[in-house]
Amino acid sequence: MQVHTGEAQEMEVWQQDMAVAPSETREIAVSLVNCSLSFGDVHVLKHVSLDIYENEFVSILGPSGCGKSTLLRLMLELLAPNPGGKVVYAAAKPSIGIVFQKPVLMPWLTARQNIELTLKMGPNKKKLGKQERREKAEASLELVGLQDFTNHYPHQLSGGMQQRISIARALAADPTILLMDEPFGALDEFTREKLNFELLRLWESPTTSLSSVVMVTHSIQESVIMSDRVVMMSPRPAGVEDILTVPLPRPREVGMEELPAFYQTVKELRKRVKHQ
Ligand SMILES: Nc1ncnc2c1ncn2[C@@H]1O[C@H](COP(=O)(O)OP(=O)(O)OP(=O)(O)O)[C@@H](O)[C@H]1O
Repeated sequence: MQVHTGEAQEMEVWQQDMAVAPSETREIAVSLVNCSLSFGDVHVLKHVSLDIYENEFVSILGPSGCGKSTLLRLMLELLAPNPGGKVVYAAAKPSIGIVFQKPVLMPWLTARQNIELTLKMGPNKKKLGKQERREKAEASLELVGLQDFTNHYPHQLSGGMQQRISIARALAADPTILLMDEPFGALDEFTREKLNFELLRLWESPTTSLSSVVMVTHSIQESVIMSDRVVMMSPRPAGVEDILTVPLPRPREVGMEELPAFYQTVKELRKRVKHQ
């Protein structure tokens, strides 16, 4: 175990992955094993190994351009690692949802139709009839509190509401794994905090099938308040520099930012960022 201690009263929060989540107590949902990746001469990822467990929320932090989005694209199997690396899902057919920084909604479709379109084009297209797609779209809009806006077009909705639609769209296909690439980065601070807690409630709720969430973020505070573990990437070519376990209880609540455990963890992360 690698432990970085700070001032006397600070908690020992830096630990190696295996020490944090022993395999006998938690099931792995997906493993990245020795993943390296280059775009031509640009070496982006170098020997990345990382286990994501079931029922955990993991944030990825790292310098701009180090390869965080590339890591998510590897997990989505949109990119393949260099020979010698692999991405292994525990499930034979993993159900994965994705949320990007920008909602990417079709402007000529209503909120409901945007979700129906994804269900029509996605892996469920053969399974769901028109009525089922409609019901699923409406149910997922209700999950994110937009049941009164099903027939609104994107331009009639605020940025936060549009991002809620993209979360609803990801949830409509009942994913067990949710990958998020700076999902709240384009929102104002107030909306961002609101959506942080809304997302946590959805993740914890038995009404969704969500188990593991991996979120790329630039916000240290956001990573701490939301996550069980924070993965710190090194500069490019990026590897996993450190993994931090967040010593805050669940469920996370508004106001936990006032706890010593919160600001000590933020402080420790800031220190690590400065050293990069
Ligand atoms: N399709 C591509 N072709 C060539 N280079 C790429 C491609 N996609 C990403 N890159 C390069 O890979 C590196 C990592 O990009 P990536 O978007 O993964 O970084 P990031 O950590 O998510 O960045 P940011 O924090 O700024 O969003 C960058 O140098 C980028 O220019």
